[in-house]
Amino acid sequence: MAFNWFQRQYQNSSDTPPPQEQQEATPPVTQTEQIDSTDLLAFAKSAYKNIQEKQKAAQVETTPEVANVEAAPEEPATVENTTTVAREPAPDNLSEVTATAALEVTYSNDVPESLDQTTPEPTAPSNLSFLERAAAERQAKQERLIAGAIEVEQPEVVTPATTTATALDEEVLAFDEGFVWSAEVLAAQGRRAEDISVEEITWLKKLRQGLGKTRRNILNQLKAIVGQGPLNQAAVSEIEAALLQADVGVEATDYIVHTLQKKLLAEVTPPEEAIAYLKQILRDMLDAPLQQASSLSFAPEKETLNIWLITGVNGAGKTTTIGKISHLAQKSGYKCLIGAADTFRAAAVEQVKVWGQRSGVEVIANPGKNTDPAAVVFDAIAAAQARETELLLVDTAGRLQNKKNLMDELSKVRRIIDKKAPHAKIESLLVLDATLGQNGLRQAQVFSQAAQLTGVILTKLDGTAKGGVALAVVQQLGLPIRFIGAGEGMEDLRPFSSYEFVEALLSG
Ligand SMILES: Nc1nc2c(ncn2[C@@H]2O[C@H](COP(=O)(O)OP(=O)(O)OP(=O)(O)O)[C@@H](O)[C@H]2O)c(=O)[nH]1
Repeated sequence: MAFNWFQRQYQNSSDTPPPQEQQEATPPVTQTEQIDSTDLLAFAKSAYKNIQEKQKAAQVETTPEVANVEAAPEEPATVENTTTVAREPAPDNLSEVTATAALEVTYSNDVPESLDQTTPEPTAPSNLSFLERAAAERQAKQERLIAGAIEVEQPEVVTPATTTATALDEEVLAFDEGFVWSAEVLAAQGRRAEDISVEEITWLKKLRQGLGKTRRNILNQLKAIVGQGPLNQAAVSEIEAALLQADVGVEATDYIVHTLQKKLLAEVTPPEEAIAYLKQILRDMLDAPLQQASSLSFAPEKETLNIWLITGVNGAGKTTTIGKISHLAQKSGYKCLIGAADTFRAAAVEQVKVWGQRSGVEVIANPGKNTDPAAVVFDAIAAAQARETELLLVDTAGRLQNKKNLMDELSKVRRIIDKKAPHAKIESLLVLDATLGQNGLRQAQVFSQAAQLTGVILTKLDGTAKGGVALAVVQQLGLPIRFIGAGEGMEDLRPFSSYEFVEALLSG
């Protein structure tokens, strides 16, 4: 019995996913849904017992999904387009597309192009206040970033991703504080104890642990300030400092503080209530880009071709993310395919093939060197259409000879998709490395112009103190976060939930 992450429910067979209309967004959270601590413990115990029973049952009949996670198929699943894909002639106007695809992206040439994270941070004069210093340093960082927004000089990594897929049946799930916290988060979303999966608990514990550094920084300071009476200027400055340190960004910080002030200036609010109010502000911010959407959840549409174009600078985690999403999709019963269109680096193609093998998803690649990525995408779409694929994940280059080439290439790939699959549901997702904090945002803006971004995937949230960047991403780009990654393993990426993220960020 697999747990379907897109629908947040168990399904008996990965081949028979429930119909689309059963998909539901996470129910809105209200204070009345919070359960008291005695009930909570009983709820957690009941969930724990159910999970143990399910694990025992799973040991008796091993599910094929688990087998997939643990053992790569002996036969490589990779499909080279030269042998199995019925090639259609490339569109006549391909060269015309190339010619018209040039984007008006301006770059400065007189600053270093490297985004080397080890470069010392610029420092502002010490006679400035903390906030002025933070703003000045941020400005300097942004300027550096604008210059080197895309090209990242890094040695080519030729080794395939080493991953540690979670072996669910080997896991010994402890009934600890993390379990109870995770159960509480799920209970508050209206979940029933018998429907809670070991995967959800494992993920929530991981997310909370991953955001630990950010949480400790923000929360300790906030707890000391809010609830101590109406906010005065000194308290406001301290809140601002805590948020800026977590890379929430100036714009988002201003918004949060302004909104918080409206309530806390006027009345004396107990600390718990003040934190709950802050959580609500953050959730609303994170969900703001989805205001017009019919559902907060994000899933491929069944029985339709969904094409997700995955972009981002090299090293952000694109390939790893494609592997993880393909695994999620496969487990959730979607017919999935990967197009290896990062043809600039041979190692990238090999790497994505390894992930395809691990998740049991076929990869369409071109065996030639430096082949046209648009041609790979063309072939991948043809294959997807022939096989009635539901989710085609397209890997793209994160580095080319120069930034303009990269943007041109992305535009061209996008045009091929629009032309060859006009009825497909297209998502253009940018993979952003959370450890870069604010630095990632300028990259996002540049990619946004070329790839018509519709969402962001935030990776490497584990262990960074810059988890607040999620708020900056949404506030400054107006794009929803669709997935978050908190580790290198196959199971370490999940659909984004603003409720769970904020709880992990602010629950002490
Ligand atoms: N800790 C952690 N590491 C991650 C996460 N996602 C990816 N990584 C690691 O980041 C490194 C780069 O990931 P890749 O998937 O190769 O990145 P890419 O964007 O495809 O880069 P190129 O292949 O160079 O274009 C790898 O070592 C991954 O294991 C994450 O959520 N947490």
